[in-house]
Amino acid sequence: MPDTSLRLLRRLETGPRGLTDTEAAARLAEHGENTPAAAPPALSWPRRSVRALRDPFTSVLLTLGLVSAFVASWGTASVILALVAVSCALRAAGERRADRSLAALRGLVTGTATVLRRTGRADEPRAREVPVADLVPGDIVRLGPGDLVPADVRLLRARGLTVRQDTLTGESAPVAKEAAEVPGESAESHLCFQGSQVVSGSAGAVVVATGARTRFGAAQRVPVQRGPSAFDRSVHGISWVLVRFMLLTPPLVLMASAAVHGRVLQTLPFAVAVAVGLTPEMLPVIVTTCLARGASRLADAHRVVVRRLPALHDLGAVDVLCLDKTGTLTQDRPVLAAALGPDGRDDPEVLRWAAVAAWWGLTLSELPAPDALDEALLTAAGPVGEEYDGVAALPFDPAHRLAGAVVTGALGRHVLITKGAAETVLEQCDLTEGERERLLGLATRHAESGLRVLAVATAELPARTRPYGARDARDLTFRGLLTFRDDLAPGAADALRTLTGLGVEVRVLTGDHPATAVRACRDLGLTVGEVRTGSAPEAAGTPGTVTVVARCTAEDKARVVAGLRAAGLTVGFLGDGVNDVPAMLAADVGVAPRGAVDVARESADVVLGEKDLGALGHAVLAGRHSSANIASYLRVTLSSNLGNVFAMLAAGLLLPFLPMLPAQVLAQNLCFDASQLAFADDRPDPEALRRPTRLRPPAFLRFLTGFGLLNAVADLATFGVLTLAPRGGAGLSDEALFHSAWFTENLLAQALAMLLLRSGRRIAGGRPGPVGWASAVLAGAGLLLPATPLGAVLGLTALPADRYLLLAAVLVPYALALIVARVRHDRRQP
Ligand SMILES: Nc1ncnc2c1ncn2[C@@H]1O[C@H](COP(=O)(O)OP(=O)(O)OP(=O)(O)O)[C@@H](O)[C@H]1O
Ligand SMILES: [Mg+2]
Repeated sequence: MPDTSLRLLRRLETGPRGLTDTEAAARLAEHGENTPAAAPPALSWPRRSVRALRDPFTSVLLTLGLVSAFVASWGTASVILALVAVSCALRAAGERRADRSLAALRGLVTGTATVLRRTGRADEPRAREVPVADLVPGDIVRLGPGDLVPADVRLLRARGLTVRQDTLTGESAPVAKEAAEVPGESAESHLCFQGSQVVSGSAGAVVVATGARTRFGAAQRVPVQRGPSAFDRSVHGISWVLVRFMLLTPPLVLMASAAVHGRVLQTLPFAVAVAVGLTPEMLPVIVTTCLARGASRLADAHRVVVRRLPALHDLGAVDVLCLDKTGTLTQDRPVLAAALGPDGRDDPEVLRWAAVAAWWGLTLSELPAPDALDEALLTAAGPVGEEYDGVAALPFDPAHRLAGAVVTGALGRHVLITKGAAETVLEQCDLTEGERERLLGLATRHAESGLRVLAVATAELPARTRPYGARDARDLTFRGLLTFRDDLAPGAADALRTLTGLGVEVRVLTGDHPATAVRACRDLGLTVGEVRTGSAPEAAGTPGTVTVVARCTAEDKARVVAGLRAAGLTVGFLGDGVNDVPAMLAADVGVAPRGAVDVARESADVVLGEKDLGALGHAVLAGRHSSANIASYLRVTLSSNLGNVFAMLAAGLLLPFLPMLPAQVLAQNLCFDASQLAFADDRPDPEALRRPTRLRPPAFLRFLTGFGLLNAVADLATFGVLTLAPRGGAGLSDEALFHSAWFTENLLAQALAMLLLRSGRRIAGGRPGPVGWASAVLAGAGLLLPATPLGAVLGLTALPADRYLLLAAVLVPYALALIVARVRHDRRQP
């Protein structure tokens, strides 16, 4: 039988007045910090490296290593192992670096809790904000919309409380919770678990477990179910194409060799080496490094926290950015502008009624803090409410957009007050149709001047003890309208102009009145296109204009976002409130501004650290910068890899000996890999950053076939000239000469590809930059390595001068062909 709440409080040695500071400190020492399980401690080096082993390329490499060890090809096996080790270490280092520059901003994404504490035993309890880590069992906390439940708690009082617990159960619909004196045997509706998100209502609760002892603290959390984002679809798509491609190669090489020469076992190490050469094992490393560089630059220069690295790519790929109005485009610090009676003239009574409702709503539901509109009402009205007794609070109902309270009136009477969106309140009033139309028109006129509008209505009812609900709000007497001014967020106009300039379409999805939203957009200098409401949101959108969808509920916002994604667009969502969370999760990338509520920051992939929205443009550019570098790497690697497959297959068929020794293939691969790291530091052509950069697999595959074939032609031409060339000098075997010449040609061709296939239209010129230097080093290695002792170990030999001329005869036309193909390819791009 579960405890009654009184027994529970006694067992936890606490009471409704909360703990004293001394008690809390002692318990903190005893129970330890309440660090949520969602933020695991920084991974140690070995753990990170083991984690890095889990990507498909590394597993493929390891498998190939095992195959080589199995056929006792120890050299190949050890080079492969070295490759795996190097790529894991590089990757772990990249992630660690990004983590470190984010650690300083960690405070931006961790929240506080409202807790009742007393200075000493005799003092009055006061509600305070404390860091979530400082909570202890026995603490009395208050919960309101937008809060994350900070620990496992038992509800003592709750009003209209609904929480979303999808991080725990995967179930995303909000569930109702209530305080029960004697809860049922198995019921859990009186408990809230750490990590749940308060969607509506309010509660007072006692903390029963903290830290690792919370229900889900010890267990692995179910990650929030989100569909694959743009990044997942593109990079994973490309990776898997490659893995398949590469698994196919060794059997093909083997079969070709067996068919023509009848050697299978001798060819196996070579086939394995070719497969290794084809594995873009640096792909995960380069992707992570590019993203991590971008993220740490953003954190340092613009105080933007990227909580999920791939989100940076998605931000750069965003075609449509949806944002809410209140709290994002505006400051959400409304100030009362006017209180108007039904005749449209000033009437202070309206303000008094609304403030009474706000005061009792706040007091009876023990909200941690009033919402912005209630705060503005209470500030404008001064001390009110005490002249009545509060009977009931009607918590804010997000679906109908109203809130209210019931207070005692004349003897034996209760007064029910509601305030909320004009449409809904007028719907509940006892009015003629014509009168309703007139009042709606009045509300719209004020909204058109950019003001936020609330309608107020009351009803006198016979006193009763039965609880009040939404159904009691009908046949009300209309009292009037309240209008509020809400200043625009600093920098919002510039930020939006920048985004539009970057080719991002902007849409505003708001819970507010359409006219208020349209006016705010105009004041921000945006051209408003279509205006819709949440119940009929379909709109194609016109580039260059802002589409406004007003009167959206949280679900409407999510639906609009999902619709845009279904149409093939990459969608970002920027929002600050509880009503933005479902849309953030539905989007490819969710962004929260600085003042966002806890749950919004917790659900966002990217959190802005400054009030100014200007960082948004920088974040989008940083995303494009990283993506453009990843794209450069992919273009170069994929096309030269494809070229190599063709060449190796052809050589396997045509030559009486192996075209390259396994060790040589691997050494060449190591040189490629090392040089590709330079892409992480490349500065792409500004031209490439002007449009959303999404890595689209089909576009890559097209690029790859064209340029891969060109590369294969160059390789085949090399074979041609080498076979036709006069015999080498005394003591040089044909095989070693061939191997060395092809080795040099491959590295030089790769260096050319690095220079000429980068993202952006600039083909060369300017300062060399990291990629320029890396390709110079790569070319140098290709020219010099065969003549060194290391080259001799690999079975390479110095080339006679005429071979260089032959290689030049192949490579110069190859470079020219690359340039021509590149220019033509770019011209075909939109
Ligand atoms: N404290 C309140 N009391 C009564 N009505 C309210 C209160 N807060 C909001 N409303 C009404 O509910 C409407 C919708 O509020 P909601 O929080 O969904 O969106 P919003 O804050 O107006 O806009 P956005 O979605 O852009 O942040 C408001 O426009 C207002 O009419
Ligand atoms: Mg908002």
